[in-house]
Amino acid sequence: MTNPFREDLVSRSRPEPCTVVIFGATGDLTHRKLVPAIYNLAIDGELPPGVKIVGFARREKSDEEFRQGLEELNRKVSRSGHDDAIWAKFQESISYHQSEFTDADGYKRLAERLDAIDRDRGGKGNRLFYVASAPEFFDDILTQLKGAGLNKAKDGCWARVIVEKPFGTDLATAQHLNQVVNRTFHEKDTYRIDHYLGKETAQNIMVLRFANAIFEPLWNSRYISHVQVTCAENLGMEGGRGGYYDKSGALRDMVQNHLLQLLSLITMEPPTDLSADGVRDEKVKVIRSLRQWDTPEKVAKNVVRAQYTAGHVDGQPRPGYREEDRVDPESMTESYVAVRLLIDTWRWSGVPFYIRMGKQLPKKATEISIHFKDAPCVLFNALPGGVPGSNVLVLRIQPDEGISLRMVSKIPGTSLRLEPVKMDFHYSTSFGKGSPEAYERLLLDAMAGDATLFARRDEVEEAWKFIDNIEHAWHQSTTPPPMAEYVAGSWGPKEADELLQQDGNVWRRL
Ligand SMILES: NC(=O)C1=CN([C@@H]2O[C@H](COP(=O)(O)OP(=O)(O)OC[C@H]3O[C@@H](n4cnc5c(N)ncnc54)[C@H](OP(=O)(O)O)[C@@H]3O)[C@@H](O)[C@H]2O)C=CC1
Ligand SMILES: O=C1O[C@H](COP(=O)(O)O)[C@@H](O)[C@H](O)[C@H]1O
Repeated sequence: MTNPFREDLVSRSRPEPCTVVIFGATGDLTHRKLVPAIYNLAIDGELPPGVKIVGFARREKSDEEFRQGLEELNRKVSRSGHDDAIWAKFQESISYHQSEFTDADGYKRLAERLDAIDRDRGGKGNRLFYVASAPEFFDDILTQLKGAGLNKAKDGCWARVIVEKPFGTDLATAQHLNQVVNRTFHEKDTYRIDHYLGKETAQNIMVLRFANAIFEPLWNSRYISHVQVTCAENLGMEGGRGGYYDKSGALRDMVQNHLLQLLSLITMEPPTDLSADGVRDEKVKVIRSLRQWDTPEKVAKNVVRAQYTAGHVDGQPRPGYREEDRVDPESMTESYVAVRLLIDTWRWSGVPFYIRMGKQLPKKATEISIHFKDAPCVLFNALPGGVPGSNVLVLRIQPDEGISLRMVSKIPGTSLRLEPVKMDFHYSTSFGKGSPEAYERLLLDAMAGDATLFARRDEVEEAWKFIDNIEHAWHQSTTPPPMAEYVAGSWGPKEADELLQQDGNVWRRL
């Protein structure tokens, strides 16, 4: 007998033809990520036939000028290179729509333009609206879409919206935005993007945990000593990012979304099925179970914030954070954060989780390491040096995506000496090809109506509750925990090392 649920999964995962309307289409995200992602899907034969792209932005541009700008960037960043012949065909699907985000007439004209595109398709058309603007415009864009009747699907087709990050700047703004989104689009048609969920290794976390019998029995406080999530970046405020970043900081920019999402995949209970809500129901439970750091004392004990001072990264001199373009010279925004978290569930009781994220660190790398407890080493304790370390399972999210397991082995020879060794799996060598960009997978999922890799309303709000407590202690308490410093090009402040020392742990060297 066929399983109706499986059939649903199979049919749901088929992306459908649509028109993608990008709000903020002359911006960096569209040029560096979104259009190259769609181009690469086309090259790989993954894009459904008849997909059209309409770029919506303020400045005057002809279709031709818009396409030229996109082509220029695609040449530089496309994962599989740029092919003139393929681009020539691909660009025919791209057009430009000039309008202010707040201009109702611009949306009326957009509706007419989309109807015309649909007429060429035989009268019907799905629409995927991608809100890739600065967050202060999210509200206007969604409201104007509704005003023009574009939020409603017609004739058995669908109208979906992808909303970029940051999804709010705190719980109150996220709740407001959720209200606006849900006033205009149905929750099932809303896709809150978190591009980390589209990364290959992030998707593999569930497979690793639930498709391999050997890991799940060990995946709990009985066997795991602690878990580290590191996201290191070797860039600072290049590309004029200082203005945005100085209002955000590492905690809100990366931890609230990407890193808590990774943590929830690592720690959630097995979902009962692979449906979007099945998975998201389990992820949100973890975020809801985070112990709250809700006083300045708890924040001081469990969170470290820091700013970089001038130094060198990759041999190049870098300014201090407060000297960066568009950053307040007296800024109290953190470019580095390390958080110690506890998850109050049966499975994770007493296991510390550490998340660290920093700009201007020595290299770009994101990884999750699961540190297992020591084996009872009565047999080898008497050896010089004892047993060198415990088992560590490392999930490399980027670069060089893969998984490694650190084990202890006997050094070949006549005497008994032990040394750690590594079993290492690399995606590129095992599967013979690189991973698609996160945006490729996520755009395809939205075209297929699969929201599993997008954040749900309650997940976003629960994450903000945890973050708001820390932000409150930093910026509104009378006894704010201090701002530490680290030299650009170093691995962060000494206070972050002390955070782990309180549990007898050390950061893994990347
Ligand atoms: N860039 C990235 O790598 C990432 C970006 N994001 C998010 O994506 C979003 C967009 O970022 P990014 O592309 O870098 O931003 P940019 O500043 O590069 O682009 C902003 C876009 O918005 C348009 N715009 C601004 N004001 C108006 C207006 N009043 N009416 C119509 N159009 C307007 C601009 O059009 P015009 O040029 O015509 O003025 C431009 O197309 C942000 O929310 C950001 O946080 C998320 C992850 C990564
Ligand atoms: O969302 C963001 O992500 C980038 C890092 O993304 P990655 O895919 O290159 O790891 C980060 O630099 C940026 O500050 C943040 O807004």
